[in-house]
Amino acid sequence: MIITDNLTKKYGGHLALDRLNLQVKEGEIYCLLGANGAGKTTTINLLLGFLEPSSGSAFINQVNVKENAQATKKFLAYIPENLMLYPSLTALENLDYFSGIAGKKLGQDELRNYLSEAGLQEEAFGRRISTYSKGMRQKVGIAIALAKHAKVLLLDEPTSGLDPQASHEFGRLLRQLSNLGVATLMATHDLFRAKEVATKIGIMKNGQLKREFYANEISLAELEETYLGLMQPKAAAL
Ligand SMILES: Nc1ncnc2c1ncn2[C@@H]1O[C@H](COP(=O)(O)OP(=O)(O)OP(=O)(O)O)[C@@H](O)[C@H]1O
Repeated sequence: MIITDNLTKKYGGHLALDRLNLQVKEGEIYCLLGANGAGKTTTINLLLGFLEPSSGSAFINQVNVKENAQATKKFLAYIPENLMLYPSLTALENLDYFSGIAGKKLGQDELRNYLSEAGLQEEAFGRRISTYSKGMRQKVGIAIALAKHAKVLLLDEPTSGLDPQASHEFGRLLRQLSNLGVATLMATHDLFRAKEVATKIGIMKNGQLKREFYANEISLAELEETYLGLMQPKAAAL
């Protein structure tokens, strides 16, 4: 479970995140939308413990990230826009390495099973990551999350640059993880994918969460209308 409690971040005098309160429960997929500079990446970096909050708190499975970032790591998997894997190692070797860091020593069959579950074609398992497409690398990221038995998944624009089919496939994998009880927070610009994959959607502007709804309570057209309406300069004071 992910909780932020009045989470606030200032960079110098600039208020990048302003008293954010959100909750992502077990099995929920929360998509965070917002224009460039809205505060999405700042939120994720605070949850990862990469940044310290100016005030307020972030919790991963009841653990306060600021107080014990290290303890939250065992629950967490993180897939950024460009996942850092070792390019000269194969998918099997990368998965072996990253699950080893997470304290799981897995046999070859287990490694292969996780890569299969993540939707990677078997012919690719032994190929170097440097030969992979972005969609394939993201699948290795999902395999790492699966192998780690992550309880919380943080994603920062993971589908940007993926073709529609790869993006759809990625969404399917996220739902699979959510069925396993993983709490997922995904920052994205993709309204369509958010509507397709999310259980809950939040729209941020200027560091504030302006709207929040359950994805099944709003149509894609309504979501787009609400989003565009909020992005109008006159809506800044909302
Ligand atoms: N290290 C930093 N130093 C100063 N200001 C920063 C820093 N990182 C982010 N900001 C500012 O904080 C605000 C929020 O940025 P953030 O990257 O969280 O937005 P975002 O919603 O993720 O945007 P994008 O969609 O472009 O990724 C922006 O105004 C940005 O310029």
